[in-house]
Amino acid sequence: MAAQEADRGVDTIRDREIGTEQDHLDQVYRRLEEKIHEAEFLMNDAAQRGQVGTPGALAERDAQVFRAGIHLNRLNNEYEDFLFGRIDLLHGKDGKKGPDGAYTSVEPADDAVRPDGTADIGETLHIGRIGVLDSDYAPLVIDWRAPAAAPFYRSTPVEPGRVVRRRVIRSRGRKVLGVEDDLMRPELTARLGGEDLAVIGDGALMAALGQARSHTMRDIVSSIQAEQDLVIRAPAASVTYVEGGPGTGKTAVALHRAAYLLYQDRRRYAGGILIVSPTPLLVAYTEGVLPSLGEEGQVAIRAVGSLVDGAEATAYDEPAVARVKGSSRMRSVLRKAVRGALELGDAPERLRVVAFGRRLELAGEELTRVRHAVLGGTAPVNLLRPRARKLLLDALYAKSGAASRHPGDPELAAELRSSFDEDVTTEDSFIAFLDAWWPELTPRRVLETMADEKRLGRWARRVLNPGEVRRLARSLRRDELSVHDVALLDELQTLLGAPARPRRKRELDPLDQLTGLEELMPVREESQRERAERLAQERTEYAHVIVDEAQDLTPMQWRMVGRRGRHATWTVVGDPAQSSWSVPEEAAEARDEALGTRPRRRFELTVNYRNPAEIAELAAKVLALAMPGMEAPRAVRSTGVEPRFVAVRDGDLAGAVREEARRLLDRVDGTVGVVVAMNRREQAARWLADLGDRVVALGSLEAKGLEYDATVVVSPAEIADESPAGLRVLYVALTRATQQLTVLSGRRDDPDADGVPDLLRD
Ligand SMILES: Nc1ncnc2c1ncn2[C@@H]1O[C@H](COP(=O)(O)OP(=O)(O)OP(=O)(O)O)[C@@H](O)[C@H]1O
Repeated sequence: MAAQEADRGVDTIRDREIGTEQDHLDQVYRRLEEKIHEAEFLMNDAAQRGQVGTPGALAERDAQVFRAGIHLNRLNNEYEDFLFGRIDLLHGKDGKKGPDGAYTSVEPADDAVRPDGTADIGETLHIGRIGVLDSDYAPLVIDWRAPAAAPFYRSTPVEPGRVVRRRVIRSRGRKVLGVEDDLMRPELTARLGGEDLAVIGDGALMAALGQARSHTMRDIVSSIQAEQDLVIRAPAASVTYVEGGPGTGKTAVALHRAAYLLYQDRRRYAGGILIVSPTPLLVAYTEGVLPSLGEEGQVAIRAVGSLVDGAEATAYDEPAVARVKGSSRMRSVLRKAVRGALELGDAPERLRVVAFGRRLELAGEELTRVRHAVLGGTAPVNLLRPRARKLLLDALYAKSGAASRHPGDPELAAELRSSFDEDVTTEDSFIAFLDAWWPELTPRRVLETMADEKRLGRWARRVLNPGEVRRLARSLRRDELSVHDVALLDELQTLLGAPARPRRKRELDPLDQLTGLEELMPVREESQRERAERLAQERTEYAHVIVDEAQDLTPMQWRMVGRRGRHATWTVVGDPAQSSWSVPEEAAEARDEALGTRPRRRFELTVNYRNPAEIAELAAKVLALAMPGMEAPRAVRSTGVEPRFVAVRDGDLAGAVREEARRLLDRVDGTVGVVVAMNRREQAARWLADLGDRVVALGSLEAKGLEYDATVVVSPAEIADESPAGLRVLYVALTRATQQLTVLSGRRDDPDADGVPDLLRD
């Protein structure tokens, strides 16, 4: 009875607090509506002025329409659920206010807390996805990336600063649904407007972590933790280098950092931010997060197999082939291949021209000598063509005997030579010869020529062993490009130089495209993805490069990514324990080359927000085998549900997988991932085809970075044996679930009586 009354008491306080936040939200919406009216007025006004047809008026109109459109677009996008936080702060040390209208002091004033432990709240700030000022320029909402919002994320009970209470507000549309509070200074009796500060709920983090997962990632703006916030707001001048185990929020932090950097220095990052992600699946999972953070498309999220325009590779090579293609040994093979490819095909054996009335011919040895002299230059091969042309002319001229005709008169000699050159170079036979003898090579063409084993063997002599040559040539005979081929194409592009194509049209200035109000629509409706893709096509280098799952990049991939950030600042996030690349030292060298000499700031993330303790504990057994001595991150919650083990003894693996997937679909609200060894992924997709779209089959390498409410890991031994880095790949597979995990074992796993496979026993 007493407990019920107490509950009711809490409910009334909760209702009152929700009411307070509702009042604030109402006020914010009124202000937003005013601003939308202002924007609409601007647009109408601009459109009317457009009827005056002078060039000056036109330009002015376009600029106004454009800005008003962006403004309106932004407000509409952010209309949903954009106010999410509040902090109540003590009076600050000085009375200075920043540009956002909030007091800037981080530390409380000396007399903020009275000797009897009471204190008054000196400032209350609401935090949201964009900043909103009221008509007197007082902050109604502070943008989450503004300096004044930092204490919302940074404050902890150990280092509270001025924050007394941090509140996360949940709202949908215009309605406040709930509040969750954390007290940062529980020892204080703080008063606000003459009343004690109320505390509701047990924190927003736990509420967020317990939610069901969907196929796209959510933003974490309302519950970023202090150690994560340090990374998100780290200064960009140096390389921000972040390591942390599975589920510590590396991907989430990387994405929020992109949004923060854009907010903080929009002009600088107009040059674009590139986020390199390991798989298209992870791109699809994460790319929805950024627009919800309020960005406008300066960010391109690309899978490592899609970094080269025109190539969209998703196929994986078998580990032994991947290992060759990823190795920096490929550099010298490709260098030889580029030169070798010039001599293939139907290169003519002789050059015949008529000049000064004489027949001239170059053939055999003579041509070989010219070719070697040209290749003595250091420029990319396609750019050596003018040099080839020049040296051919030299050789022909020498043959013509004309060189010795005017020994004493250099001017006349030069004239003679120039008319000789003109004679020869306008001849069709010369042009045709040059085209065939020094063809313009494309990266794809060179890669194709490497598919011939004999030829490749020549180019790879003393670099690759015969087994490697055979496997590499065989893999290149397939039509489909693999993820690792893309880095080779990029390297080849550099060795070849850009072919002399007509220059691309400059990107149209959005202002140029606008001619009236109606035409604002296409600009407004261009999605983040389309815009990012359009900009990315124009762009070869970026202002900031973020590498997710950096432990997986091969040396050749580091070179490819490095080329896109030669003048960039960097954020690199990864976990060595999850690396599927088997020669980490070689990759580290290539990485260091890509990152250059900029100073590095290292950060570590230590808390696992994804896996419940029961699953984290099981995964730690594999970590101990894969990376002895490496510490697993600490799990923050526990579900009481232990991982389940099922041994498939009758050989019906398909049946067992289906049954387990069905069972888990019944037990969780969100998604179920079934992780199998790479060579089973198509088979597994067929097994699960009719179970609906909440369940997905994944090859072990595709599971990188993703998460599901529940997972089925099929045959740990198969996954571990598939590659030299197999145990680390298994560690990835075992750390994907937010709630439940089933491990299915076959005979190869040697399960014990309880179905626990050999690899996961104590
Ligand atoms: N501060 C936070 N508040 C709420 N959820 C969080 C927070 N930090 C991380 N998460 C959640 O934890 C999960 C794991 O985050 P994320 O995928 O970024 O981890 P990761 O370190 O990249 O993991 P992995 O190395 O396994 O790919 C995500 O669902 C993410 O939304």
